[in-house]
Amino acid sequence: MTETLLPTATGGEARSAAWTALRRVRGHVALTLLVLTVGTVIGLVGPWLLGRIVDLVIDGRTDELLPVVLGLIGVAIGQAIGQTVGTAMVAHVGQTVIAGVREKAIRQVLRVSEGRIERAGSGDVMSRVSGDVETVNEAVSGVLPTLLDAALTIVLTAVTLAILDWRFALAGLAAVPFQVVATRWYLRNAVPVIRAERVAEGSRAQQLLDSINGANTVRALRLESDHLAKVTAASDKARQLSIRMAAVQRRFFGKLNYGEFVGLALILVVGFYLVRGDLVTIGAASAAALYFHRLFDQFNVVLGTFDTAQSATAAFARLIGVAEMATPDLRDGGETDSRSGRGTDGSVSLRDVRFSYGADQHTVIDGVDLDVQDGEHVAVVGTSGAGKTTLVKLVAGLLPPEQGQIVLGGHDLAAGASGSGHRCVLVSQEVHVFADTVLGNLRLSGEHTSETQARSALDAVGASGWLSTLPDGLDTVLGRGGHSLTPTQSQQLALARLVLADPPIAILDEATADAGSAGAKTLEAAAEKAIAGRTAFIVAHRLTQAARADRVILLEDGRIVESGTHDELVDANGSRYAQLWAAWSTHR
Ligand SMILES: Nc1ncnc2c1ncn2[C@@H]1O[C@H](COP(=O)(O)OP(=O)(O)OP(=O)(O)O)[C@@H](O)[C@H]1O
Repeated sequence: MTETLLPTATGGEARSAAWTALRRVRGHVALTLLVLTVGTVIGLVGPWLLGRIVDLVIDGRTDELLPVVLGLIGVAIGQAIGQTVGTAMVAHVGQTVIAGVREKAIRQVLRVSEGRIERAGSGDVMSRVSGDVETVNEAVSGVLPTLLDAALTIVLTAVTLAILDWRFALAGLAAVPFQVVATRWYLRNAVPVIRAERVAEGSRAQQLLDSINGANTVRALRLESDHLAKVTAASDKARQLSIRMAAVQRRFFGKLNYGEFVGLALILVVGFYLVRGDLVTIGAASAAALYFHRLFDQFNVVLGTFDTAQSATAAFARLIGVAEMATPDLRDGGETDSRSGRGTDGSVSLRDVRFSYGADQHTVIDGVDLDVQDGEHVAVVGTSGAGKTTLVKLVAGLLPPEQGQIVLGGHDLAAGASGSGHRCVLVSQEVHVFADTVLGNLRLSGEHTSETQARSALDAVGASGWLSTLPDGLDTVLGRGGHSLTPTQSQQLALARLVLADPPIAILDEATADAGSAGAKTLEAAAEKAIAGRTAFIVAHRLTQAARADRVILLEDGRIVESGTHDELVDANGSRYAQLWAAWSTHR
C-alpha cells in the first residue's frame, strides 16, 4: 500500500487556527498580556533610576540616594513577580490551546476511515499526536513566554528611548541595518545546518535503536564491529554538524556585535552633544545607553529561541493539518444518543461495490450487489480471506468503497455522515476495554447513559451475573491496573454498548468466534438479544449462528457466490454451503 502522509497545514491555515483558538480564550490572553506588560514596564524603570543615581551623585545630593536605591530594589522584585506570573499565565493559555488542538486531532484520527490511517501509516499518526504535541508543549511552556517577554521589552524599550529624547531613538536605529544583514546571513547559513543536524540526529537514534533492538541477531551473525562502525559514523556526522552550528552561531553573534557597537557608540556621541547643549542630564544619557544595551540583549534572546520556535511551528502545522483534515469518507462516530434505534429504516443496499487495500493490491471485494431488508438477519460465511470482514467494514463505513454505492436506510454512505451516521454499529472480535469504570466503558455509546440503562443493557446481554460479583458494581475500574474481564465478559460489554447505542443496523464480526465453548453459548444468546429487532450482519464462523439467520450469503474471492436461507442452501445439491455445513456438523 502506498504511503500518503496525513495533511500538514500551510502557514496561513496554522495561523488562522491559532487565532481562532486564542479568540476562544481572549479574556485570559488579554489578562496575560496585561500582566506581562506591567512586568516589563516595571523593569523599564530600572535604567531610569540608575540614571537618576548618576545625576544625584554628580550633583553631590547623596542624601537623596536611599529612596532611589529602594526603588531599584522594588523594581527588581516587581519585575521578577510580573515575569513569573506572566510566564505561568502564558504557559497556561498555551497549554489550554494545545490541549484543545490535540483533542481535536485525536477526534479526527478516530473519525477518519481506517483505510486513510493505514495509507498514512500509524507511525505518522503517533508522531503527530505524541511527538508533535510534545514539541509544541515544550515551546509553549519554555520559549513562548521568553519570546513574548522579549518582544514586549523591545517595543517598550524603543518607545522609552524615544521618550528620553528622539535623537537617542534615531541613534539606536543605526544598529538595525546590521541586525537585518546579520539575521539574513544567519537564516541562509543556519537553517540548512539545523535541518541536516536534525536528520543526522534522527538517523543516529535510528541506528542505535536498530543495533540495540537487534543485539541478539547482531551477535549471532558476528556483526558487532559493523554495527559499531555504523553507530560511530552516524554519531560523527551529528557531532560535526553540532560543531558547525556552534561556529555559525559564533559568527552570527559577532556580526550582531558590530551593530551593537555602532548603535552604542552613536548613542554615546548623541548623549555627549545633548548633555553639552544642556538638553539632557548625564543620568538620562547613561539611562539611554543602558536601554540600548537591554534592547540588544532581547534581540539575542529572540534569535536564541529561533531553532525551537521553528520546530514548534512546523509541529503545530502538522498537528493542525490533522485537526482540520476533512473526513469525507467517515462514518459519523460522534454522539450516538440520537438513538435512531429500532423503528428507523435499517435497510441496506450495495450496488457493484468494489474494494482493494491499495492500488497495487488485489481486489478484495469484487462487484458485490446485495439488498437487505429492514430487520433482516444476514449471516456472512466463507473461507478465511474471502473478504467477510472487509465487506462488513464497508457497510459500517469504516472503509470507503473504491467503486459502487452503499445505501443505509435510504442514505448514501458516500454523501457523508448526515444521514447515514448512527445507523450502524460494528462489534468486532477485537473488543477494547478502556481503562475506565464499567459505566464509563458503557458511556462510550452515549455520555448520558444512566445507571439504570447501563444495568438493563448488561442484563439484556446476560452480564448481570458477573456484574454483581464486581467489587464496586458499575463503578469498578476495568482495564490496565484495574479489574480484568474474561474475553467472554469483554464481548458482553461490547454487546451491551451496542444495545445502548441502539442502531437500526448491527454488525457482529465473528463476535463469538473467540470465546471458549462454555462462553460461546452465552455469547450466542447475548448476540441474539442484542440484534433482535435490528437489521444484522453476522460474520459467522460458528455455523449454528448462520442456521438461525434469515439469509446466508457465501463469499468467495470477494464475490457472493451463494445466497439463500440455511435450509435452501443445505438442500441445494452440491452447494459450497452444504459442504461447509456438513464439515462443521461433523467436527463440532
Ligand atoms: N489491512 C489490510 N491490508 C491489506 N490487505 C488486507 C487487509 N485486511 C485484509 N486484507 C486482505 O484482504 C483479503 C480479505 O480479508 P478479510 O479479512 O476481509 O477476509 P475474511 O473473509 O474476513 O477472513 P477471515 O475469516 O480470516 O477473517 C485477504 O486476502 C486479506 O489478506
